[in-house]
Amino acid sequence: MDNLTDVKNNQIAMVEIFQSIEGEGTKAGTPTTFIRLFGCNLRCSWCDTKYSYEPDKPRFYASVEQILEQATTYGSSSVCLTGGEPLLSFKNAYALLLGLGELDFIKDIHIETNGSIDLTPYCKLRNDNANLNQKVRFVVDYKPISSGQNEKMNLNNFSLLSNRDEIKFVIGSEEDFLLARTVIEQYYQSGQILFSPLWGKIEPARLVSLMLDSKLLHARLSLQLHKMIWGQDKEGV
Ligand SMILES: Nc1nc2[nH]cc(C(=O)O)c2c(=O)[nH]1
Ligand code: SF4
Ligand SMILES: [Mg+2]
Repeated sequence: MDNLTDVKNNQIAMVEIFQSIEGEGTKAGTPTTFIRLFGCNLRCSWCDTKYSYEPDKPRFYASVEQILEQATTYGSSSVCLTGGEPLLSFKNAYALLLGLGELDFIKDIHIETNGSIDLTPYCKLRNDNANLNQKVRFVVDYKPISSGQNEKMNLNNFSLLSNRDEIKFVIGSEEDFLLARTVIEQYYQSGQILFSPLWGKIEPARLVSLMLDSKLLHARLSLQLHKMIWGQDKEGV
């Protein structure tokens, strides 16, 4: 049984739906509706959304129709599916993506996934569905050594990504950066590479030096704008 869905009512376990500007990645600064699903299969040491999985509880349950209604009220053409890990339940993600794909005003659906989930069925869905083909972009995290979850990374995903997708290396230390560089050399094929400094763990200036010294000139720095604007711990922004 899919424990993130209330089977009787087909309700999805949720944390929050809010509108803000995208804080990270290639679309940073763009007004975006955030849909944060409850549940995560990883436990990163420095996780900033611990309220999005057990032992916390879902804040509410919502049907796909209710989520689409809220996204329509906000009206942003950009939607971020996040968590927790938004692709834990294929059934839920499938229903939600199909619904979002059908809303004409939505042009960009980016999925913040934690790097451990096999993206094969989701890439197939994107290939097979005309709406989703236009709209869906994966933003795949690579969790480094400092997360304690590095061995859970699914390296096969690198072969599935396209130029529209993003691969975000979260960096907390020089050791994390050196591993990221090796992984890029060995597995990278397509997609915008992002380096994101962990708040309070590594100075952005140090990360920029590492990037430039390594001649990773196709990679981009991604700062978490929402933390700069609203602080480290504020939810719903
Ligand atoms: N503004 C803003 N941008 C974000 N980009 C990714 C986020 C996330 O929590 O996945 C996030 C978030 O929580 N807020
Ligand atoms: S994958 Fe994301 S939500 Fe899950 S524990 Fe790691 S940082 Fe937190
Ligand atoms: Mg966040």
